[in-house]
Amino acid sequence: MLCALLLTGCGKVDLSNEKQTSSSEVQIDSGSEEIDLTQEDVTQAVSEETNDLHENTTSLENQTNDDSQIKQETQESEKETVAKKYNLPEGFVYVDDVIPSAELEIRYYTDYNFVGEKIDGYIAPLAILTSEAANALKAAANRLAEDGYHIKIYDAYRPQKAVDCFVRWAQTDDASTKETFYPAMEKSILFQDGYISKKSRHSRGSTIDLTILDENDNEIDMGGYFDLLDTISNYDTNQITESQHNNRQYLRNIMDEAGFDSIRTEWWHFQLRNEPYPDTYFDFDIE
Ligand SMILES: C[C@@H](N)C(=O)N[C@H](C)C(=O)O
Ligand SMILES: [Zn+2]
Repeated sequence: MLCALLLTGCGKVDLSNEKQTSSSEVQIDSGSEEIDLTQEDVTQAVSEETNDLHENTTSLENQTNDDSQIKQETQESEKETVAKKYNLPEGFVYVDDVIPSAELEIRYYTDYNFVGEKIDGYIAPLAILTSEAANALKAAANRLAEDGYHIKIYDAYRPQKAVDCFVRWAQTDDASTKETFYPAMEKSILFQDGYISKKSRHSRGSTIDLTILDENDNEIDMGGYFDLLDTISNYDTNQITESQHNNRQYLRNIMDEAGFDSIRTEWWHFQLRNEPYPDTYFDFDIE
């Protein structure tokens, strides 16, 4: 990030100075030679200056292209280089090590989630799963790739301390995220109706929240977004179009074939049927 800012910032400052110097040179040169110049001289001088300016503009355009390329490369290398501690319990893996095409948008690492704050235990924006779940997910990702799609992961293994954080949040009066994430529900109902669990399958390491992206990284239209805790996110809702229903069903079928069950309430949530740790709620940090 720091690298991108420096490069972009330095490039822009240098370039605008260069352009200003060129324009002021035209005025000074013309002014200082005024008495001796013929019309031809002036025409030639203006023409040369115009060429210089054209060259500078071209150089600016090239530089701008270089800048955006550097920015893009920096973003890509940032994506690849989120530092991983590789201190996972045996049997756990980083999902992007198994599925390099997977995009990660780990919402509980950010404050863009229903709590409105970064959640306990999310030290890095990474997705961790048991190797069984990651391998099953890889099969699903391979199947999606046949149709030109790849996956975007919002959450995977979730430490118990993160779930405890959700529970504490539900006991407060804070409603700052209500409009976005649970517009039609009271907090207490979210647990009662199965939208959030006090003991989550995510903490057992074989459950994932995800959606599908096309080749341009656009999300497939599922008729609602991740963690919209509302009946519209239920499979049996009548508040979405047929095509949105079909998209949810398409993802569900592929995940089902790969060994994952879905839940009625949330189209983005999938849990491995034969999970290796059905009775263990892990609490190690995501880092
Ligand atoms: C909160 C939501 N993303 C989720 O994962 N809900 C399920 C039911 C859970 O808490 O396990
Ligand atoms: Zn989930």
